[in-house]
Parts: sequence; C-alpha cells; structure tokens
Amino acid sequence: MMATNTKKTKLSPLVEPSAATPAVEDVATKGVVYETTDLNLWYGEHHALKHIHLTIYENEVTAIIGPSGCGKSTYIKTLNRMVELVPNVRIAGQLVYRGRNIFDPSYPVEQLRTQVGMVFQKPNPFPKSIYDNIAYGPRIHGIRNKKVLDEIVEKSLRGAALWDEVKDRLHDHAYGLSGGQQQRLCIARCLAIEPDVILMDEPTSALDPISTLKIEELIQELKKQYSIIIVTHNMQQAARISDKTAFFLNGEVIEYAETNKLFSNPADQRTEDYITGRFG
Ligand SMILES: Nc1ncnc2c1ncn2[C@@H]1O[C@H](COP(=O)(O)OP(=O)(O)OP(=O)(O)O)[C@@H](O)[C@H]1O
Repeated sequence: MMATNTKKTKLSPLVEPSAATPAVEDVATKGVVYETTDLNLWYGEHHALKHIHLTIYENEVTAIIGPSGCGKSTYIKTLNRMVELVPNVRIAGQLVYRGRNIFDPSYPVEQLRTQVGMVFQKPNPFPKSIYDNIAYGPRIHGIRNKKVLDEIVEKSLRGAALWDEVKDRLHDHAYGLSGGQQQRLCIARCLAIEPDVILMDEPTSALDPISTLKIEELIQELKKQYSIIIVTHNMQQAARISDKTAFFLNGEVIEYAETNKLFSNPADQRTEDYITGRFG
C-alpha cells in the first residue's frame, strides 16, 4: 500500500516581494505617525476590532490586507475618527497621532481631519469644475486671493500627476474626466489642504489597469512627502507599493511586518495561508 503524504504542500506566495521595503536600520530612525495600543471597536454588539497594536511610520506606505469583513476599513476610519459617524460605535484603547491620543474628548477632530486626508474606493469629485474641486478646501480655510488659489490648484494637480492632462480645461466639469483622472483629482483635492497623512481605502479597485498603475506610481512619489495608509484587496499591489503590511483577520492583526518579510517569510501560518491563496 502506498503511504499517504499528509505533509501540507508549501505553496509559493501569489506575489513577489517589493523592492520598496527599506532596510531595518532605516526604519528604526523614522518618525512615528500613529501608535495604536489595544484598540477595540464595537458596532453595537459586534466586536469589529480586537486588541489592535500597530505603529505607523512617516514617509512610508503601510498596506492593510485581509479577507472581506476583517476590519480593514474600520481600522483606517478610526485614524481620522470618521468611524464615529456610524451610530452605536464604541471604542476602547488608545490611538496616538503625533504624540496625542485622538480619543481624548478635547482633541480637535476638525483639525485631525485636515491633517489626515482620505481617498475612497470610488472617485467622488464634487459636482463642480476641476478648479473648484481643488479650491474648495482652501476656500473653506479662508483663502480668497485668486493668485494664491491658482497656485494651490496648479501645485495640487501637479502633485497628483494630473496637471498636464487638465491644465487647458480647469473650468470644465469634473464629471467629464475619466475614472482614473477623477481619482487623481480626489488625491489633488486632498493635497490642496496640505495633509500630513493620506488614507486610501481601496483607491484603485474601481479603475482599469493603466489608471491603477498611474495611481501606484503616484503613491510612490507621494510617500516622499506624506505618510500613506492603504487598504487593498490586491496582494500584488500591497507587495508592489508598500513598505510595511498588516494582515488582518476577524478583527485582529495577525501579522505586521516589513512587506518583503511578510510576503516571503510570514511568521504566522494564517498569513501564509492567506497570501498563498488558501482562503480569502
Ligand atoms: N456600519 C456598520 N454597522 C455594523 N457593522 C458594521 C458596519 N461597518 C462594518 N461592520 C462590520 O464590521 C466588520 C468589519 O467591517 P469592515 O468594513 O471594516 O471590513 P473590511 O475588512 O474593510 O471588509 P471589505 O474588504 O469587504 O471592505 C464586518 O463584520 C462588517 O459587517
């Protein structure tokens, strides 16, 4: 009788590690943007985030991966306290942004949302011209001078790699842009208020491959100036563009490591099972 081989076959990862990951020594010298300590969140009775500990570093791209419903969006929506807009949310634990706990009742939440911009899954430009989409935030902050606004519009559109495509039609309606251009417009709108951090919740999932590539290249440029936290279902994308990756499962962080390490030599069997496509 032939012996049955019960040893589990080791599958190769679905993705190649990225070259973006810096050496450990470089990371040690980086500033901390967010320190998450024992963060728990409930939607009513549902315990959606469980004992999260995560440190997020500046000028890095941090990817959040994991199967549907594991708490990825919930986590990034705590980073600008947007999650509190959902009724019946309860939060416990600490989330320190630049040295201060954002759950402190006296924390100026409006200021936080100026420092922490967000880009969503579906491009959501305002029903206005390209120019007015960008100028909207600065105008709310009291900037009225046309020359100053013109400069902000140009700088933000250049920063989002969109200027050359739209400079001759700034007063056209934003809905006339392609999906990929609209998403870059939303990134430009975010840059116009000079954020510190940019949160991106599956920013390319509604885009074609070419637009996706443009946004990925843009993210690599933007991390020189900003800290970026991106939720993605696409493991290839996480591996291509991120420095660190956190793998979430059922509301817990199973593993958080440099992206190269997590994809090439995961420490936890569940991470390995996920990145090799055994589930998810
Ligand atoms: N507004 C809400 N009210 C109640 N439960 C919610 C709410 N939003 C999310 N949840 C639940 O919390 C859990 C985490 O949801 P979340 O959207 O953070 O997951 P996710 O990992 O981002 O999922 P996906 O990849 O499908 O977007 C899920 O079980 C979800 O059903």
